[in-house]
Amino acid sequence: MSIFRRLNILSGQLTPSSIRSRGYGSSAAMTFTLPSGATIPVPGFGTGTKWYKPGDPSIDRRVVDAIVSALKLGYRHIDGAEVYGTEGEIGVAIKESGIPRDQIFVTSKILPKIGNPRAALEETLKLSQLDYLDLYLIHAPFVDEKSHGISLEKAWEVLSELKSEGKVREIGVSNFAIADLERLKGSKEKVAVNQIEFNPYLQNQTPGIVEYCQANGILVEAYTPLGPLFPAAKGGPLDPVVHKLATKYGRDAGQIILKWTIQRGIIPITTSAKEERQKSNLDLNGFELTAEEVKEIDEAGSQKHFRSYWTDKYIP
Ligand SMILES: NC(=O)c1ccc[n+]([C@@H]2O[C@H](COP(=O)([O-])OP(=O)(O)OC[C@H]3O[C@@H](n4cnc5c(N)ncnc54)[C@H](O)[C@@H]3O)[C@@H](O)[C@H]2O)c1
Ligand SMILES: OCCc1c[nH]c2ccccc12
Repeated sequence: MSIFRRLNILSGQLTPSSIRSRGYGSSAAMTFTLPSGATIPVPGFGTGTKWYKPGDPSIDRRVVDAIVSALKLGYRHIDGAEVYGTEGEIGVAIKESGIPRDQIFVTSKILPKIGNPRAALEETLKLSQLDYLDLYLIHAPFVDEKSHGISLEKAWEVLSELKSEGKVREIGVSNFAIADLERLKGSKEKVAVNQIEFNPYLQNQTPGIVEYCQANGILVEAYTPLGPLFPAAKGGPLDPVVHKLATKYGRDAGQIILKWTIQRGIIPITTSAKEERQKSNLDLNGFELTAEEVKEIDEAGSQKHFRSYWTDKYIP
């Protein structure tokens, strides 16, 4: 039984679905479906990491070019954040791509301006020349009255209002552990997405988080899904497994790891300025790992720990 079907049976909700359910218009992008019925194109294209420039609204032409290139290749899901300082570039790139707004899924994340979520969203929309976001995430759970002038629960309540007003279509969180998600469990509006660092060498950003999310209808997005390919992580127990599967399927190592992520029911978000990498990271149709191969990656990956964000001392 394919892992996709296994996931459907387990969660009954988080299903990769066929392309074009919302008319994303790209032959490359597939979509996952949220419990609400909304679809999210897969994979996502990130604008953090290399291009991070917090508080700087100037337009970095290299970032615009990278996003335009990604959109032209077929990406339909762009990941931004208040703190990345790339909202302006996302707006310019969407306009320059000529692709209609409703065919692109745009995510932003709130923090540090979470003290006034409404004002933070207005600024993000203005900077990115958009009148709504598809997904708005609380970037991290470290939100409290003392640091931000608002509690996590109150901030979630305001995000829920913004959703009911149609300014954001879906709301979710990022870097949340089970205990953080439990704090929002009684809320009227459910958490749609938890974006976490996830790769074969980091299958538990925090203990049990993926299993908890999938059992509770929360879609997991993976940032830094290609961590095992970073020079600092190379030479580990995953390398021979990925090499074997890359040879078997005639794909590259990145494609094998991204496909594994998707078959685990998780949306990978990658970043690259290089057209060749953008292309290969998007070209994930036309092959499927067997359930045994998915398990082989699970097991080889479990033998090593590699984490890029948040020091272990500061794990949420
Ligand atoms: N929510 C959060 O706290 C958080 C944290 C980090 C990143 N993010 C988001 O996720 C996005 C993706 O994260 P990331 O950039 O760390 O992910 P990633 O796994 O794509 O890593 C990017 C690095 O991998 C390299 N790379 C890309 N494709 C490759 C390939 N095919 N083979 C080998 N190397 C390749 C890139 O050149 C870059 O150096 C970010 O841009 C950002 O939008 C969110
Ligand atoms: O998303 C990238 C990680 C990151 C950089 N700066 C931040 C501030 C708040 C939450 C997450 C981040």
